[in-house]
Amino acid sequence: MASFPLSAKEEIVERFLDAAVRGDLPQLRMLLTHTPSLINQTGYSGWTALMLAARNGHYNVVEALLSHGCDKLPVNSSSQTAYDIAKFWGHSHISNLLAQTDDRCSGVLPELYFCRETLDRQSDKRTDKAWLEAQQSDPNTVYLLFSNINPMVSRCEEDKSSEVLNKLCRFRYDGVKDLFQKPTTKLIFLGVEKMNSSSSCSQVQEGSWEPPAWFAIGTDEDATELLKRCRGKNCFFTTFSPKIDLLTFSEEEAGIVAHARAVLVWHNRYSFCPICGSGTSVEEGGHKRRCLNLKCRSLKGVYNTCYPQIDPVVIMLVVHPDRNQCLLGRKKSFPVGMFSCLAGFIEPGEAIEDAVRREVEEESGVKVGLVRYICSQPWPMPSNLMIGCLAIATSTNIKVDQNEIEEARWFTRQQIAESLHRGANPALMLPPSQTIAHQLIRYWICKNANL
Ligand SMILES: NC(=O)C1=CN([C@@H]2O[C@H](COP(=O)(O)OP(=O)(O)OC[C@H]3O[C@@H](n4cnc5c(N)ncnc54)[C@H](O)[C@@H]3O)[C@@H](O)[C@H]2O)C=CC1
Ligand SMILES: [Mg+2]
Ligand SMILES: [Mg+2]
Ligand SMILES: [Mg+2]
Ligand SMILES: [Zn+2]
Repeated sequence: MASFPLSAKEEIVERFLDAAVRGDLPQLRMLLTHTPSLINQTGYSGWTALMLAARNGHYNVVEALLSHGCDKLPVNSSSQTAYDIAKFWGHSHISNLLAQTDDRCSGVLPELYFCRETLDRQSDKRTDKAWLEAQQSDPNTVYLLFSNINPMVSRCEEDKSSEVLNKLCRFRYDGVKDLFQKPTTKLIFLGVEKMNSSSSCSQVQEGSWEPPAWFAIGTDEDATELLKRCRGKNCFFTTFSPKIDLLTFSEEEAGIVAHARAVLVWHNRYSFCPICGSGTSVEEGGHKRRCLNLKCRSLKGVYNTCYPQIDPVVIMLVVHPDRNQCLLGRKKSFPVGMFSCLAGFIEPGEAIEDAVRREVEEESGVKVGLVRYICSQPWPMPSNLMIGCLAIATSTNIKVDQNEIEEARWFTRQQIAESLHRGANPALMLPPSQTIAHQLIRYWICKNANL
């Protein structure tokens, strides 16, 4: 059989992979120093250096590759990650290392977007009227301005490479106090800053330091008028269309937006008492509405109509009975090529597991057996709580409900891993990393095929 001479590039990849097979750390390091792009290169059957080192039990090589930022997600032609390979060949010290260095592979998900509790909510203070009033006029108090439910933000100009594009505009009392006079203005107490290393030590020791309180102001004032308050800063209101705008805050600010927006949406929807239709007054730092009709039933006992409402939604990655494929669907409104986890609102009187089984069968015709809860995420579009699960299918035929989704398909671990690894791929685009759907998919792909 004729053999073709290798190109210079192929030759260097061969030498690099060979060093990983032999556990030749000095050679591997030398090649990486000269050609850093070698790190994730693949050779025969899609094996990376990490897989080869994991296969041959070379702990120090695996360690070195990881410290150089090697990607652990690629799979070989048998759909195995380096973790799967190490586990299969009994190199438990290596599979443990691969699991340790990535929380997503150890069964613990990273903190999800919208989940950071940046402020201490101090819910007990909501009923302390005097304290709340004192905080309102305090010069250190921070105010965030919302035009209805859309926060005023400025564009981050400093770091163009960063994914953080929007920053919440912060105001002091003097900049917003005129808005308090309007009866339609909603003032929401969001909490106080958590004490951290940046809090002034001497003041904390003296007991004179009070962590600043944060409020959200929801107003129906004309947005153009409101923007004049920014005095030339590049501020604007996000319109949330397309919704992706909401996904461009820092982790710290995303959690605050999730809280404020859900409460403001509730105020917009529940201006009148849902029991008797009378007007309501706002109480408890914007977290309660009380009916003004003294005879109203909502004033007796606990009425949840008086408190902010959230909608629980199940979102699930359905795994094929062979454990090597997963079911994803696309709505008509998705960008071309994008598929995501199936999801649906929980119905009254329904357990999470039953909602998962019902929604999957309704939307795709696939039947589900075992359901396991994985993680949750507040999703302020406008006030959902996403409850993320893995679900094991007991049937595989797909019959899509065209009213809800356009298409549903089984995807192999390899297809998913490639999409995660290579990023935007016209054949399969996954939802962005800020979504729980993305994290559920990533969680599954990182796990061994034997769930
Ligand atoms: N963060 C993420 O990764 C994802 C979030 N989602 C969110 O999950 C939500 C629910 O997913 P869908 O597939 O749309 O749900 P779904 O499959 O239950 O279908 C929605 C339809 O059900 C009806 N419906 C039933 N109960 C409802 C309720 N309590 N509120 C509103 N409509 C109700 C409406 O006709 C609505 O059009 C969406 O609003 C979406 O924002 C969905 C997928 C991914
Ligand atoms: Mg549905
Ligand atoms: Mg649905
Ligand atoms: Mg539904
Ligand atoms: Zn009432």
